[in-house]
Amino acid sequence: MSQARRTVAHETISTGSPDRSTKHHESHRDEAVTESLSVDVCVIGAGSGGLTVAAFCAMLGAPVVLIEKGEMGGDCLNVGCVPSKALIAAARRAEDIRTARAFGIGPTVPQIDFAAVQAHVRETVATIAPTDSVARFTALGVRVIRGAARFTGPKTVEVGGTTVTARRFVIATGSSPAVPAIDGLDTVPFLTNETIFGLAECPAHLAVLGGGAVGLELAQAFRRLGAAVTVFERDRILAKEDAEMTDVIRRRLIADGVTIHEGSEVSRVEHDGADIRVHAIKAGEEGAIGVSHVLVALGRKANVDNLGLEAAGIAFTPRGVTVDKALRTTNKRVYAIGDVTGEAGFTHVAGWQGSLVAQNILFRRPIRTDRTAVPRVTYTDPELAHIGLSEAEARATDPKARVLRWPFAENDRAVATRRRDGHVKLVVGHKGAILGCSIAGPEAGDLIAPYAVAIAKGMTVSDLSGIILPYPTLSEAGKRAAGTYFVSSLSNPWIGRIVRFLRRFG
Ligand SMILES: Cc1cc2nc3c(=O)[nH]c(=O)nc-3n(C[C@H](O)[C@H](O)[C@H](O)COP(=O)(O)OP(=O)(O)OC[C@H]3O[C@@H](n4cnc5c(N)ncnc54)[C@H](O)[C@@H]3O)c2cc1C
Ligand SMILES: NC(=O)c1ccc[n+]([C@@H]2O[C@H](COP(=O)([O-])OP(=O)(O)OC[C@H]3O[C@@H](n4cnc5c(N)ncnc54)[C@H](O)[C@@H]3O)[C@@H](O)[C@H]2O)c1
Repeated sequence: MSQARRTVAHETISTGSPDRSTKHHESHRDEAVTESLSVDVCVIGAGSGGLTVAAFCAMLGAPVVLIEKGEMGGDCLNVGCVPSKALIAAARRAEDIRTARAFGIGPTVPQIDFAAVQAHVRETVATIAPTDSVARFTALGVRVIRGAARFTGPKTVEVGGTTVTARRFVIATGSSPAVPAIDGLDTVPFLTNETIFGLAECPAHLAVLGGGAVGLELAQAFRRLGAAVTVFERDRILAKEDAEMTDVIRRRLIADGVTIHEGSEVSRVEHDGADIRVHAIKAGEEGAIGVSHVLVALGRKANVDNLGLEAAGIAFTPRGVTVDKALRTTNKRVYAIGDVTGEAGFTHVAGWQGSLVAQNILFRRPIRTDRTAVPRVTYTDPELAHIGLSEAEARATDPKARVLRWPFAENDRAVATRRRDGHVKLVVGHKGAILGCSIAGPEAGDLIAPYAVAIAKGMTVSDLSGIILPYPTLSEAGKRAAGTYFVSSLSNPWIGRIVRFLRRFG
């Protein structure tokens, strides 16, 4: 059925009030009605990155159009961070029940109602959704347009019947699950992060293809919720992380009953009656297992298709939109941020880049995208958090860099709560500057926060070991690690001589 289109005479939007931003001067020509808007900033994609730019600019009075073709909030809210963390929280409850006997509490067999678990996941998303909603952004003064945006020229974007001209554009279209050309994969009903949170029943046996953050977080959660789980990873799990820290995570996953095949490349997938057969090659030999469900967690693909990037002179590769250090594309009035650049991979990075771009647009503030102080966390249990330089990276520039560790097994709070796995690892320059920190252990994602401050502010081990922390807390483990820096100094004979000398003076 052909739809009547509206034609609206060209209008320059001014914001500050939602009413003004949506006022049009309409002129009808035939049945077709189109709309032309001229604004300061046009943002494509209402995920973590795009919402940050739009909110920032609107709150400072700049006229903004925000275009979203799917759900407001993007991947993080709808099919990423939020539902995965809600599922992980439910799985953690189940595990707490299983391990309650050690605290003198039982019974210890959790009754898992998977439909109710998924209802909890949906409720979590629904509770957070108003923050990212059209209503909230409209109230902020943003003109939100629902539909797929496409560049039609260097300074115009079209969405539905609307043409948007802007002083600056921000591409924040995110990424989608990558589905590599694995033989037979297209013949079986595989899951991705876009579909797994809609499952009505817990899989009997879930094969997880890929041992990155998506794969491992969901592998452990589904195992704890009752599924048999097998992970296939062609490299080692969490290959971008320090192997010493990853060992802690691997041990717990295996103890939970997750089967992990590392160095194992998935080569073929096929139907096997009601089941699916996953073939993988390890050290030149092919093996196969039958499973009920397959989750593809093999990385991400930047959302660059059908954006009309060529029409706007914006260079891109299969990895994503090409940007310089100031997040500008090859069209200088267009920025790209977040997952679409092929580099971000985290909500807080997309948001951080969004605020940098907004400040650059509004105040011409130069953009510095040094990622040294960007933390990352994998929300397995125990969690794995990292910020700054790894041991290897630090040693490459400072051969005298030192590594300081403290195990949670020697932290009183961890002992009391029976969460003793893991340790803090500090990487310290030869003059004591904090260069990096990795934590594998309970609440590692929260514990990494002071190291973000320490690295951003150039703090040293003396600064860290001098602070007073409440007892008994997990945070003391990091302070104890910092304190080990001075142990060798304390055994130095000169220190003893100085102490004896000072004692003479009463
Ligand atoms: C399972 C999973 C768990 C995750 N967990 C975490 C976590 O715990 N912590 C963390 O920091 N990160 C996590 N991430 C990563 C995080 O979700 C992403 O880094 C983040 O969402 C990227 O934000 P973005 O704004 O770049 O893109 P997105 O959030 O993907 O938003 C892009 C938006 O653009 C829209 N769009 C695309 N094309 C067009 C178009 N042509 N016109 C209009 N709109 C368009 C899309 O519909 C989408 O809404 C997770 C990812 C996954 C898959
Ligand atoms: N906690 C978080 O912050 C969080 C959580 C989930 C996802 N994310 C982000 O989402 C993005 C995607 O994560 P992901 O886990 O899908 O991707 P990833 O790239 O981290 O991991 C994919 C893994 O699949 C493996 N692989 C590829 N082909 C294979 C094959 N044929 N057989 C076996 N293994 C194969 C790769 O070696 C790799 O380790 C990342 O950028 C991540 O940062 C972040």
